[in-house]
Amino acid sequence: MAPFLPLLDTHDPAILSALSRVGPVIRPIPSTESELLDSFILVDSNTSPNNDDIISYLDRGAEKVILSLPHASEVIGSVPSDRILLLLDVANASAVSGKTRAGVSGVLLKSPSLELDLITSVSHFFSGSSIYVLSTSPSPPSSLTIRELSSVGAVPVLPTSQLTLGPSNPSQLNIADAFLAPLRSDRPDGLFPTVVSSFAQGGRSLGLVYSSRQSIAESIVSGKGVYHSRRHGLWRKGETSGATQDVIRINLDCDTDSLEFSVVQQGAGFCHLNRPSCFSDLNGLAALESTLKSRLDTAPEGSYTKRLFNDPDLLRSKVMEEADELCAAETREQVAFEAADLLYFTLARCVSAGVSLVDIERNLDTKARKVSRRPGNAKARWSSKSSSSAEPLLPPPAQPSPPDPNAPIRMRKYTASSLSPLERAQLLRRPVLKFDSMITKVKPIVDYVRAQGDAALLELTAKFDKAQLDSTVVLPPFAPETMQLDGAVRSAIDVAYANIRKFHEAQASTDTLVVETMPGVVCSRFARPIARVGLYVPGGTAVLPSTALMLGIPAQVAGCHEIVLATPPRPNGSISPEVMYVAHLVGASAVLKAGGAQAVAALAYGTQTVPKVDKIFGPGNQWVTAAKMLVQNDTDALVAIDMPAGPSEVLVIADRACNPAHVAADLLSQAEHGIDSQVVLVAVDLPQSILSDVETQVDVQARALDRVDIIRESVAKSIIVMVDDIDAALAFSNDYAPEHLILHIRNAADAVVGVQNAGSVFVGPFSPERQVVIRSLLPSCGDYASGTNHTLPTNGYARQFSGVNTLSFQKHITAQELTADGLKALGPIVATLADCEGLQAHANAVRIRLGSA
Ligand SMILES: NC(=O)c1ccc[n+]([C@@H]2O[C@H](COP(=O)([O-])OP(=O)(O)OC[C@H]3O[C@@H](n4cnc5c(N)ncnc54)[C@H](O)[C@@H]3O)[C@@H](O)[C@H]2O)c1
Ligand SMILES: N[C@H](CO)Cc1c[nH]c[nH+]1
Repeated sequence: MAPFLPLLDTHDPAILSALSRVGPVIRPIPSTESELLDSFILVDSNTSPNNDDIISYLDRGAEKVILSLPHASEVIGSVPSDRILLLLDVANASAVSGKTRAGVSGVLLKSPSLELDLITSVSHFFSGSSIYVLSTSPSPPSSLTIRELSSVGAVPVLPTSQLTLGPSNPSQLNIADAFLAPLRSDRPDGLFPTVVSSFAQGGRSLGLVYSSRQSIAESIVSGKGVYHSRRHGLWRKGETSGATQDVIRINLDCDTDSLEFSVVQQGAGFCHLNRPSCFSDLNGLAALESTLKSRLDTAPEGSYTKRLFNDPDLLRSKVMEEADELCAAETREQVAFEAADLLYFTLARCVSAGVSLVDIERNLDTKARKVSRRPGNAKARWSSKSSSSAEPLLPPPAQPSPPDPNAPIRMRKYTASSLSPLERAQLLRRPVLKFDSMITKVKPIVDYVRAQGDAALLELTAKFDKAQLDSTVVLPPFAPETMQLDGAVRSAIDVAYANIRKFHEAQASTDTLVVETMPGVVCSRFARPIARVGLYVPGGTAVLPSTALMLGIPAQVAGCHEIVLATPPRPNGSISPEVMYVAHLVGASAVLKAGGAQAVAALAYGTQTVPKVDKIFGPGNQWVTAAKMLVQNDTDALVAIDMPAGPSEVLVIADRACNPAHVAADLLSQAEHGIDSQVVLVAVDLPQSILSDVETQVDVQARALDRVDIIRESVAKSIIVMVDDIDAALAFSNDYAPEHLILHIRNAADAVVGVQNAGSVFVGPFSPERQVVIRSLLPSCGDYASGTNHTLPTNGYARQFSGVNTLSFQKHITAQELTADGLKALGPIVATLADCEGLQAHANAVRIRLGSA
């Protein structure tokens, strides 16, 4: 509580400004609609506002209204008691009824004398309430009287006409003297411990200092932070460094022996080490606001933040999108994640409009003081009741809500013959976000990395992978402690390496192709490695050293000069030792600790430390895949990609010969990759009993897996399609063009001839009847160690792309050599064709050599 309460009866701006630093003020009825925070409104019997006016003062932020008895009787019951003080002549105090006393939080007593006994006895009548006393004498009370009043819990009300910034005199009391009157130091040196807090940053502590009566008095008058140094005496903060402070409020603690200075710090910061606070660096909203404010002034053209500030439509869309995603979030983590995104864009909106956190907090405080309540219903355009008839205002949530954990883990079932062409086409589409929408999401990230380089990579890695890094690139030789592995894992990697290398060496184009197309005309073709390649090894939900092998080995076999392996770091900033070991085996020239779209952008454009590459390889989630597709279309990046290898998928064709447990296991092996994976079972004339067994196995096996939460979501997006025969099954599969195709059917090898589109085919399950293995190639073997590559086209791109292979890392150059006789024979033909196309220079280049130009 402030030591005294000023009553505005004069309007000297210097006095008003000093008073604003020490507490609220009592104002007469306001004539304008201004905000009334830090005010008590005095409604005496000479004025006659109606009840609505009184409520409106409180709605506008006034702390309390001070009402004469008739006014108070009118509003008691409809206004909270803690917002009303009763205005009384001390002589009438004992006439106040118990009901009225219970309906107010205290009294302001007008009294001809501030005699302690009188005030004490009246305060007993109002026990438990706040007591303010206003002397009707023309002279102010002395400091001693203020201290005595304070000792009995009463606060003097001092008309501003009785206050001065100059020395106290019989008719005016110095404001600092009034403020200091009840203060008591419990220290031998008479100083007051003082917490300095930041007004602009939600009251966070900046440091601890000491104040003397002299320093406090100077601060109140000057409005600057002035303290007492125990070594040097009076300390005007920032006098030499320039890091001055504007004092917003000086608060006394509850037992009047220490203080809080709420300040706005100028310059480098409060701490002598040029940090904002002596205790810790900024974080949370305060840090975000400070970053956004500095970006508003300094963000480079092309950066994402600059775009946000310059493009109100983009900012508006982001605020609405994030609000929508927050509403769709379900788990605590999702809600926190989406709320953080929404706050980011909301603050960007505020900063661009010149609105600060302080403005927002003031507004919140004012709203918290409102006593009249609105019903709080949503406007019609936002309310779900009306949304069915209204135009959809927001895009649908990015992902459907996670399925109920207690519901069976089950795929949706369709009968192919009863599907309309449109329904069939819809089933062939993957449950990934639309390309346009993904591109809109990744483009800001890609642009940001392109413009800001390493700084953006570090920021985005902290944001998306929760890893605080100092640098993003690790160069060879890799420290042995970063590659420490369990012996069995190392041996398994070594065997996989050998098999994959063997198969990929066999694919390499090493010989020069030479063909003499006509006498004296020799054409040739030879391969060269792509010089600089970037390998993306996913790491969001699983560490994938197998993918590092699948990408690194063909790059090594092809002889690429520079191999940059990118993968998201773990939250502690490290890369898994398995991936580091593979990076070492394949001779990586750098490991980039970054994932997602930001890693792809760094590989495409290069940064201060990340080498730019010529081709980017590797699978990844939708962010990675969309970023790859985006950069390959940018001629500035001059970068190619292997293919769109997105969320893993499998299509299993199963007939009565299948083993339901094997079918389920194979489906789940790809469903566990990520929530956007999809698995498909094409059931060929499968009896209900076998189908039910497969469904039961999917549910039972899934629940036993660690990644059941991921599987629950991916299986919910997965389908069973029932067909009559193997031809219909292959037709559906060829249209779907799966990444993995598994044939759990009788005579599986014979069906392979009908496969037109697939990344990789796995032929031949165990036949339950004959228990004969026709050819058993589990997809898991292909995923890890048989030798084939597991980086395969997804999302239907198996129609036109092959999986990654050694040739993906090579390019072919053709050459031709003509003898004189060869030119004599071929030249006239070329000249004729060039003439026919009207390209005279082409013809001349031949004729000049034939001597007939
Ligand atoms: N087709 C293939 O050959 C093949 C092979 C292996 C893995 N995969 C697939 O690779 C994918 C791996 O996905 P993952 O997520 O585990 O790892 P990932 O490395 O592909 O993605 C993780 C990164 O995604 C980014 N990200 C995630 N959420 C984001 C958001 N909301 N905003 C911006 N960026 C965000 C982050 O930067 C994070 O580092 C799976 O879908 C899996 O099926 C495919
Ligand atoms: N199934 C993935 C290809 O879509 C590859 C992989 C990595 N680890 C296990 N499997």
